Parts: sequence; C-alpha cells; structure tokens
Amino acid sequence: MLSAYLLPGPSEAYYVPDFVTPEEEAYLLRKIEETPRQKWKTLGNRRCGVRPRLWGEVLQRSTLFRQEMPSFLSHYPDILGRLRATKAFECSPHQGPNHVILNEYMPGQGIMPHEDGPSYHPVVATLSLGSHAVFHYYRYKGDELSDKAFSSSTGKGRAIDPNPVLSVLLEPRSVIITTGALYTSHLHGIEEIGVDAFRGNNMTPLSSGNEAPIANSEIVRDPEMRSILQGGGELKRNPRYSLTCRDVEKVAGTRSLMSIH
Ligand SMILES: O=C(O)CCC(=O)C(=O)O
Ligand SMILES: [Fe+2]
Repeated sequence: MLSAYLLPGPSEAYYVPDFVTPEEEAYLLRKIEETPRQKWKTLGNRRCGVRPRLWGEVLQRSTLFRQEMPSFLSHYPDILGRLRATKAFECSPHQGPNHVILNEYMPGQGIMPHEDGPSYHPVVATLSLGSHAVFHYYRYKGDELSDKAFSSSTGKGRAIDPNPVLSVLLEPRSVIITTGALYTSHLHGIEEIGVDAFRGNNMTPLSSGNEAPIANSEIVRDPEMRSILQGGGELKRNPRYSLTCRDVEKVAGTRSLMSIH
C-alpha cells in the first residue's frame, strides 16, 4: 500500500497526503488543546522552543514509564491503528508505534537537524496538523560519496552538509514516514521561519543561500499549494502540531514499569 507514496531519494521515505480528514483534524486539534498544559515540557536549544508531550513507553533517566495512549490515538480516529495498517511497522518489534511525541510549533519555530537515535526501531511516522511545514533531510559532511546505511548515531560533533538530500512539503493532515538509511544515517529538521517561500518549478530557498527541490510536489493534494510550488509564492505558517509515532525497541516487563499521569 505504501509503495504508491514512495519519494525519490537516497532511501525510503513515504509521503501520505490526507491521512486524516479535515473533520478528524479539527477533532484532534481540539483534543490536543484540551491536554493539560502542565504536562507539556519546554526543551532547550535543540528543539527550538518546541514543547513535546509524550505518550506510550517513555524512557526518562534510565527508567521506563508508561503513559496510557489517549483515545484520540488508539480509538477515534485511531491514528495508531491506521499506521499499523500501512504496514510501515510490519518488521518493528511491536508491529506498531508504542511511543508518540506531540510537538507544537508556533510560526517562526522549527527543529534543528537531528537524528532520532537508536532507542527506536528505525521507522518513524509523523502526522502534521494545523499547518504545513517544509521538512528537510540532511547528511553529514563526508558522507556525500555513499548513500548506504552507516553504523550511525555517532554523529555528535560531525559537520552537517547544509544542503538537504531531500526536502518535502508536509501538508496539514499528511503523514511522512522515514525508514532505512534516512533514519539510521541522516538528520532531519525544519527551518525556523514563519513563511515558506517558493521560487517556482518546485524550488524552495534555504537559509544556506542555496535552494532545494520539493520532492513530493507531484503528490501534494492542495491545489493552491501545488500552484504556489509550481509558479512561486509564499505559504504562511500557522501553529502546527505534529504527532511523531515510533516503536521503542526495548520495553521492560510490566513489573518494572511505572505509570505517570
Ligand atoms: O515535528 C516534526 O515534524 C518532527 C518532529 C521530530 O523530528 C522529532 O520530534 O524528533
Ligand atoms: Fe526527529
């Protein structure tokens, strides 16, 4: 099922537009708005003010906690069931995501290039709600000559090539699924800008001064976004909420598990 959504590039990434309907999106945004603010964390620099909220298996200072999945993830609109149905997590230890992180981005906020790391099975699915974003995948300098998977996650301190290997316009309600070497040996990030510009011919300018082609331009659904991609223009960002779903590989037996509420 996923193969229809495969993006061109050095490894497998899938872009699935309209993963939820506008009504489901409105419902999810309402539910997110209702989650108690004191449960949101403020993280420092790397996440640029993004305030993540976690559900599922959560590792904190070497202790594994379990936070029950809210019904908007596990029942209606059953985001986790729908993700399992894509078969993207078929080979993951629990055949589906057991960990979800909610990020909030105000216009002008982004997330610096980073790797998600080895605690997770190397498949990650992110649902975008409320706004579009331009999502870039980067490689480390020195990796230019090979697109193969690296032993990875020893990336700290290595210089990052500022020109992305793959750039994707994430429409609201879409899911992006990252697998393979894009997960294990690349980084991903969103630039800290309030407006995304397009130069026509599906090109977007980068803060590095270069420009990058939008790899999913052919399967972007929104007619207005398609015409801006093709003819040039701007897309103003709105507050964006993303649900990033992964499978934590090592889950302790229930005896050693603690619950947080
Ligand atoms: O919000 C996004 O789209 C990406 C989030 C992300 O990369 C992360 O939380 O690790
Ligand atoms: Fe990430």
